[in-house]
Amino acid sequence: MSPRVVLIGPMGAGKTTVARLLADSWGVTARDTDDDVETADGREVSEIFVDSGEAHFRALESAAVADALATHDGVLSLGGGAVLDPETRTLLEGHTVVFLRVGLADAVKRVGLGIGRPLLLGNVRSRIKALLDERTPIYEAAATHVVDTDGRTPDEVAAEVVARLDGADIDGGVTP
Ligand SMILES: Nc1ncnc2c1ncn2[C@@H]1O[C@H](COP(=O)(O)OP(=O)(O)O)[C@@H](O)[C@H]1O
Ligand SMILES: O=C(O)C1=C[C@@H](OP(=O)(O)O)[C@@H](O)[C@H](O)C1
Ligand SMILES: [Mg+2]
Repeated sequence: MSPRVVLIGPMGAGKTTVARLLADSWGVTARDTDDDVETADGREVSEIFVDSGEAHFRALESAAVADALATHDGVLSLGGGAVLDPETRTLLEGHTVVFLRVGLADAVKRVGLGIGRPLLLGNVRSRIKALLDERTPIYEAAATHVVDTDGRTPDEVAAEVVARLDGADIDGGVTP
């Protein structure tokens, strides 16, 4: 069993939102690893970070990703930092992985004050900039496809993902 597509990318790229739209359009279910971590732990992501630390959250997240990759055949959205774990990156090999790309300005607009996203505490704009700078090469390396989201609605993003993936099936190949 393998997810039909795995969405990666920074906070505010729209992974969770677009996963639900894709799942609706394909008639499958959406799963999000942040939700899985919260269900498994019984606390919200922000509480886990504050009370138990980021390392503890990352351990729970890595386990949630491994489980979802092995057991979910719908659409899977990861948290923005899931790809930091080298074992997770290895597990992603062979899957269809879409990097939802977002620039600084749109990401800042979308996350607002960053409530519920503990890594954005402080200056949201400078935190997002640092995370984009650090992580963009990791997202690019882990992705089979890259879809831009700046200036597009979630529906437009989902439509492009569908077109790219279904087009790849028709053509019999994958276009990066
Ligand atoms: N393409 C988009 N354009 C405008 N707003 C968006 C877009 N995608 C998502 N959003 C909004 O941005 C916020 C973050 O989206 P979310 O799906 O939680 O992103 P992620 O899971 O990548 O952090 C939500 O309020 C969502 O409604
Ligand atoms: O980028 C990150 O390190 C994080 C992204 C968040 O998920 P989203 O990318 O869905 O906001 C969530 O997992 C946590 O706050 C940490
Ligand atoms: Mg999300």
